[in-house]
Amino acid sequence: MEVPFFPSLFSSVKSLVVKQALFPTLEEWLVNQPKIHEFSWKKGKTPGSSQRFLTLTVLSYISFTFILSQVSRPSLARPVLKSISALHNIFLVTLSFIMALGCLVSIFSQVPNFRTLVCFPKRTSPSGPLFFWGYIFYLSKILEFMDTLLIILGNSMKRLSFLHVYHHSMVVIMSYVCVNSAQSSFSMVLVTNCAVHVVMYTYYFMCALGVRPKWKKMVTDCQLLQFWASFLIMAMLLFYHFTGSGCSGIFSWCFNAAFIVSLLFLFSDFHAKNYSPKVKP
Ligand SMILES: CC(C)(COP(=O)(O)OP(=O)(O)OC[C@H]1O[C@@H](n2cnc3c(N)ncnc32)[C@H](O)[C@@H]1OP(=O)(O)O)[C@@H](O)C(=O)NCCC(=O)NCCSC(=O)CC(=O)O
Repeated sequence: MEVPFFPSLFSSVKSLVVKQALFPTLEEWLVNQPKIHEFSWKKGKTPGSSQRFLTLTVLSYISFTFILSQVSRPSLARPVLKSISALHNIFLVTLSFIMALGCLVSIFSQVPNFRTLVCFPKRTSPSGPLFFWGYIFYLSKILEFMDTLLIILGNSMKRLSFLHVYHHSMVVIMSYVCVNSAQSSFSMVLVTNCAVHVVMYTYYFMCALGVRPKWKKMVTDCQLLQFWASFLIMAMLLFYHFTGSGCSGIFSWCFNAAFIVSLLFLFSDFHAKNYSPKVKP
């Protein structure tokens, strides 16, 4: 059985994209490089892939955040802090763009049809270009801890919210689980999240340069939209899982779904508090 509309849309877009003059060059750089093409996630061997590393990383993040928020901190001169912020943000804009592009090109190059995009066959092993970009995505979530340090060093303790710390700690665990369990449809989530992060880190970059973009609400709207899109993906995944021979990483998807529900709740609350007509922007 097939879901309506999306499989034919995927085939049409794929045949259009692969015909573009730039596609072979992008494929050469972002898919066929030996390090990318021959990537294989080996739990405990690939750097950062052990459970001990994950546990220590997340616990260190939470402990340092708690300790640094309690003690008196050295105050960085505002121009220094803003310069570090600007560099960090522009780096993440670029990295998010490359990850989104790399994963998209890998999808069009390697994934034969829409069903496989949504539902990896059972016993898929986390290797090849899609999982290479998944691995880089996981490592980038550790780099995003720097956001918290910037908030602390900027003494904007009001912005060190539960949402912020919860999101940053959980998202590392979720992306680890995605790669480790060869979770179906993670590549779609990766592309949407990286696209949203290009917008979000551009927003923060402009803030660091002293320009307050008028489109802050649009950033939050994009974030909410990606969570709703995840439910659509999840519905299709469940459809394929129960009408076919099962999808890889279905149990980790349940874990992921609970995380997305919690984010949807927290971001809706953030939206209501920041943009309701009674609140001054
Ligand atoms: C519009 C948002 C992206 C950000 O809302 P905020 O309320 O944090 O935004 P703000 O206007 O107060 O932020 C501007 C201030 O942030 C400083 N700033 C600059 N770079 C930063 C960085 N990389 N991380 C955190 N803060 C940073 C600026 O210099 C400026 O400081 P100054 O004020 O001193 O000039 C929103 O939608 C949102 O996500 N809110 C939740 C809070 C959060 O932590 N979000 C990020 C991770 S969640 C995420 O990433 C979800 C996802 O996966 O999509």
